[in-house]
Amino acid sequence: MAERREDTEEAACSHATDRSNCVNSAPKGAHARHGEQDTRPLQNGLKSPQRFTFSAEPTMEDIRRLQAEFTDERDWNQFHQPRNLLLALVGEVGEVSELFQWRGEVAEGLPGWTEAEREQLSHELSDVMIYLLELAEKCRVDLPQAVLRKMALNRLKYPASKVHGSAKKYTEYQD
Ligand SMILES: Nc1ccn([C@H]2C[C@H](O)[C@@H](COP(=O)(O)OP(=O)(O)OP(=O)(O)O)O2)c(=O)n1
Repeated sequence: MAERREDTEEAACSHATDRSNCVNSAPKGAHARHGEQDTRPLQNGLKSPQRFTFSAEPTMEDIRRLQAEFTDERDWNQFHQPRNLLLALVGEVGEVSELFQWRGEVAEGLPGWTEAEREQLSHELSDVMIYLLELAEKCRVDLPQAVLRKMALNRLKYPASKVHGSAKKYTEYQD
């Protein structure tokens, strides 16, 4: 049975009003080791083989700064205007797609994928992230805060009580 979001630490975090308290607020050992799956039972007895957390660092701002240093060192800012970054981003999304194409449905955790394939995927997803953050920077979008505002809008648009278990678009719900 699929695990309900409300049962996860992440879900508890996403409902908190002071979100700054959520970052790194879990007690030591409460999360899976970063980058690894945690198959320990949850407190309510449910097992959640999907539990997975990211490392806390680097932050989005760290990545923005590292990429800015990378481009400055090469005098590449002249090429990194918003439109070019968007095209580069889309190209890298295409490279992610290539890794999935013709495989049929792929289960969470990518069972059956080789280490080399997983590493390739991590490279392509990183390229997407790098270009996305640089695009946001060049468009003067403060992405970490923008994401929080957008997620708040998403929660309003899709109240859990109304849409639980349904993937319909918000325009398909009757009030
Ligand atoms: N003008 C450029 C070229 C590269 N990069 C950085 C950002 C990306 O993280 C990565 C992209 O490099 P490539 O264009 O060589 O693309 P790939 O690494 O995906 O190589 P390939 O296309 O051979 O898979 O390097 C950059 O910032 N600006």
